[in-house]
Amino acid sequence: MITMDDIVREGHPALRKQTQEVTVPPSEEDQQLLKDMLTFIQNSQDEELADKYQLRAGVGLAAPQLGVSKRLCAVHFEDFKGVIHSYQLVNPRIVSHSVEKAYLSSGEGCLSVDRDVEGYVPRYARITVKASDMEGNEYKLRLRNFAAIVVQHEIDHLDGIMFYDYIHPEDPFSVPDQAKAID
Ligand SMILES: O=CN(O)CCNC(=O)c1cccc(Cl)c1Cl
Ligand code: NI
Repeated sequence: MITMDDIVREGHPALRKQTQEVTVPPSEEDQQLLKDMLTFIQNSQDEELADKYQLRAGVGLAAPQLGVSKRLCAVHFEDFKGVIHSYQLVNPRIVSHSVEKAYLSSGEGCLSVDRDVEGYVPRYARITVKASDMEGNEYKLRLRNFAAIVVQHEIDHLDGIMFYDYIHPEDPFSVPDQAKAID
């Protein structure tokens, strides 16, 4: 099982590398990696398992965070309406997005960043993602609100981008006009 020991931290080159697409349908190895990544996220949200294995809670994980430069990421969380959002994304790409921006008023965090970096992270409010599933079928995902923010955080990892790259250096809590706060 994946634990915090498997997660690379700032300074590791994999976090700043552009990932390569994987062949579709994904190999057994890539499918297993995605399954393990989703399991880690779920475990990190389980109080008992998180405590037992000292896991830091997360709602997503990208392969570069395991030192693996492959275009794979997983997201899992339950929203305030009780809807479970669970995605295992193979070769995801944002194919369109809103002009409108959005940000989490609580900022963002990253398992590969062992420090609190405060400030607003302006992202697209709505995105359309093209990805393949485990069987190699291509599909489109239209996301908004928290799901859109998290998937952008993960896809950024696949392009070597960290969340704090977007925080305004002089005024971390400044936001582009018309950006809306989420949560
Ligand atoms: O890349 C994934 N991680 O680093 C997992 C830890 N971070 C989070 O769960 C997290 C927390 C707040 C906002 C966002 Cl957007 C995310 Cl993603
Ligand atoms: Ni992260």
